[in-house]
Amino acid sequence: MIELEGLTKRYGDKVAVDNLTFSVGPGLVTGFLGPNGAGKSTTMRMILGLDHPTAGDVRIDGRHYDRLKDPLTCIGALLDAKGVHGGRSAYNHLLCLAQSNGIPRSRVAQVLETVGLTAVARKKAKGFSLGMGQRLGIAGALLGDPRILMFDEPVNGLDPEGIHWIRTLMKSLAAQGRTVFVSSHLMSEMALTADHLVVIGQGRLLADTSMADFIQANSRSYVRIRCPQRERLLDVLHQAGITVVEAGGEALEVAGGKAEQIGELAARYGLVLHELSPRQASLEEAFMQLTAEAVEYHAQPGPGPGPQDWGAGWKGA
Ligand SMILES: Nc1ncnc2c1ncn2[C@@H]1O[C@H](COP(=O)(O)OP(=O)(O)OP(=O)(O)O)[C@@H](O)[C@H]1O
Repeated sequence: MIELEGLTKRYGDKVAVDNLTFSVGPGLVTGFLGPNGAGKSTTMRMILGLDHPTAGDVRIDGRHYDRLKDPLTCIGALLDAKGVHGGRSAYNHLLCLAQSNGIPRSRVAQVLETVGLTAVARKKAKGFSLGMGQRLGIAGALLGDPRILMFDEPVNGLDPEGIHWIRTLMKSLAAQGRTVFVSSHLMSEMALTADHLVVIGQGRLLADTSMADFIQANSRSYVRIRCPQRERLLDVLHQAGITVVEAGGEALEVAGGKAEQIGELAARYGLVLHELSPRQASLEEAFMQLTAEAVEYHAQPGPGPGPQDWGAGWKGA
């Protein structure tokens, strides 16, 4: 169990983490979501005692990190896969970690096997691909057989096979009753992995909810329609008591799964439809809406010339 209470971190004027209170429980994968710069890594660093909170408190199974005896046997973490001495072999890197935490040497071979690195155990880490580096970082997290595991953006830059492997691993660790806390800025990835969600934006807590509740509240279904006899269709739908909203351009939207009913009404009144498509708003859209106010780095069109003006200076050349 990880418990945060009023956890706050300021860097000068910048509030990176703002009064966060939530807990992460066992037996579940808890997704820690937020846009870039939301404060996820800073929060995780404070959990591990690598950064000191400006205010508030964080405890791991009731204790501060620096009070844990042999911390790797209590909480294992992957924060930065590049944090490995490149000149050391995978085996020696893990052996150093094991020896400094009272973990038996035999465990090194076990975790190398679990993450699929046995064949390259004696190779130097600097020659590892991104995916192999992630696997080595995960091996380090698993080394002490801890009850709590924490991963910061573990699938970043991985290929589909690597992503699938990490997803399956996290689920199996949670199924063994462990606490699994994993950060991401991708809702679509979390939807496939997490049982519970904690969402932050600009350091503040925006949601602390089960994945099932989040999906139920946010997976809006609707029907998109385009019809050249738009006004006639609006009248027909209105008479049938169906609420329609404008969706930009020529398109209309009707909430709920009423495609058949709309198609039949259009046919009855001889109306041509150019589009009648049942759709589902994605969880990524729901996440973007939830965090819209809190996104720090927007991609916005600048004040300069738009794309249509690019190259204008060459006119007549
Ligand atoms: N050492 C530091 N000094 C000053 N500001 C910092 C420091 N560390 C983090 N910040 C700022 O705190 C905010 C939160 O950063 P953090 O890295 O925790 O966010 P994040 O959610 O992990 O982002 P990302 O998804 O991009 O990794 C950012 O605005 C960042 O610039």
